[in-house]
Amino acid sequence: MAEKISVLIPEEEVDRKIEELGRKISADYEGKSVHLICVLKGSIFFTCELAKRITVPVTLDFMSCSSYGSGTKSSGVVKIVKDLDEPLEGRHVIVIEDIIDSGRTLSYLLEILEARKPASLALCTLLDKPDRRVKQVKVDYTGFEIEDKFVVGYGLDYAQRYRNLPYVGVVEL
Ligand SMILES: O=P(O)(O)OC[C@H]1O[C@H](OP(=O)(O)OP(=O)(O)O)[C@H](O)[C@@H]1O
Ligand code: HPA
Ligand SMILES: [Mg+2]
Repeated sequence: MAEKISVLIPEEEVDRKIEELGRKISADYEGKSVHLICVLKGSIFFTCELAKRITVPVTLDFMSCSSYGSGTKSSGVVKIVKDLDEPLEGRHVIVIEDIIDSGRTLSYLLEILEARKPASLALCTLLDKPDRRVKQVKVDYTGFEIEDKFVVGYGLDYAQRYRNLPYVGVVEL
């Protein structure tokens, strides 16, 4: 069944914000290299677009975590489905997320990654939904703060659909 999707953040606004984040990160890491961790599947589109806007040397790795299954509520249990290919020791790592909602995924992930002794560890998210936080996480770069609505598009899914929408939309459930 197709849900009704309304536009929350139009494509041009998302593009502009990603450009701005890319400029900020490039300035903050001047003279260094950054190692971007894309948290699959949701952050795939954001990671690709952001990486293109960063002007310092970039390397990429991928990790897959899952807690939402096919619904709109977190199961509360975060699973690592695929781990990173490379060690983090001595690297300037930036974890890239599409959204921080309850904060469970990120707080779990950051603890695991911190133990791998990166030179630095930062967090960049396209969307932040602070009203739903149950685990506090310190976010270094945020695209947009949004209200408590289930969003899709730009990598975000509802039952695995709508990830490819070029804008951020709200599902009318
Ligand atoms: O702050 P939280 O409440 O933990 O929610 C945020 C996480 O949930 C989503 O991933 P999901 O587990 O649905 O996997 P997906 O990226 O493959 O869709 C999203 O991409 C974030 O990683
Ligand atoms: O609002 C959301 N939409 C899609 N996936 C999500 N995972 C956490 N929050 C969301
Ligand atoms: Mg999801």
